[in-house]
Amino acid sequence: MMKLRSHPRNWLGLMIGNSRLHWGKFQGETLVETWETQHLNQSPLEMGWSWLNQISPVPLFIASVVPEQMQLWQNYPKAEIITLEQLPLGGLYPTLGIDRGLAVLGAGNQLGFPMLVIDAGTALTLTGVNQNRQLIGGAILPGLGLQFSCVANRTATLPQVAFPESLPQRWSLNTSEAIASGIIYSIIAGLREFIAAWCQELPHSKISITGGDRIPLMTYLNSQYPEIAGLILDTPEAIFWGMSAMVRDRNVPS
Ligand SMILES: Nc1ncnc2c1ncn2[C@@H]1O[C@H](COP(=O)(O)OP(=O)(O)O)[C@@H](O)[C@H]1O
Ligand SMILES: CC(C)(COP(=O)(O)O)[C@@H](O)C(=O)NCCC(=O)O
Ligand SMILES: [K+]
Repeated sequence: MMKLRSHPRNWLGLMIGNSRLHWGKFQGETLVETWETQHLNQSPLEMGWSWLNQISPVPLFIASVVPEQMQLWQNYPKAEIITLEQLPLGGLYPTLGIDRGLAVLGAGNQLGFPMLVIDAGTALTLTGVNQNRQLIGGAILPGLGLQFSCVANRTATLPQVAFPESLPQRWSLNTSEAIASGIIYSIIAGLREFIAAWCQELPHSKISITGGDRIPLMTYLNSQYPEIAGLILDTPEAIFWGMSAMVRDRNVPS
């Protein structure tokens, strides 16, 4: 096997997350466009998506943290799977989510290592890598959306609450705001604590955020802890930057 050091001319990246599918359209190394679609309930070929290959036979590179969704792409032509084994970071453990690995690789490549990535997706994750590209570790908790739906789904009377547009009052006198307060103040205080601990060990680290809930989360952090929020770089495309690096350096039979 040899390592290619170039991108296909046109290609698609697909990150299968727990809430939805994340797509990136590339021309060589340039990310041209990103968009989201829902999970599939049958294989793309059963859905009549063979046109995707006939009209535009572009290579598709897939990374997934949802095995059932990955399964549906098994027989899709021109699809290649991006796995953790190929990820050029040290100290990985075998069950690390590939989305976390790609995000920290991508953000680190783009902005520099050490890197701590916060992914505000279905789950809220922190993933930290040092200057030698070694995984130091991270943490996983239920994401913002998941925490809101969990309290509504697992209690008799608590309602489903939409994310407030701004930081709610901490001390609330109604149920909806009390739920929002409890979840939001706990998450941002937790993040502040994790970030402080990380920066104590790696004071020169970059910190970046990605994921579907990053904008409301940054709004809350900005209101309560502006000095912490000011350290965090917005990197919605971090996973695609990581994919791009892996696609460039992919192995091909020599
Ligand atoms: N159209 C949407 N569908 C699903 N989640 C969405 C949508 N728009 C925003 N979100 C938010 O994005 C969060 C999921 O983040 P995302 O990064 O898409 O997750 P994953 O990578 O796990 O699929 C949800 O908690 C939700 O609040
Ligand atoms: C933690 C995750 C569920 C996050 O997935 P997401 O919310 O982005 O869909 C995913 O990265 C995963 O399945 N990880 C495996 C466990 C680990 O990273 O240690
Ligand atoms: K994610």
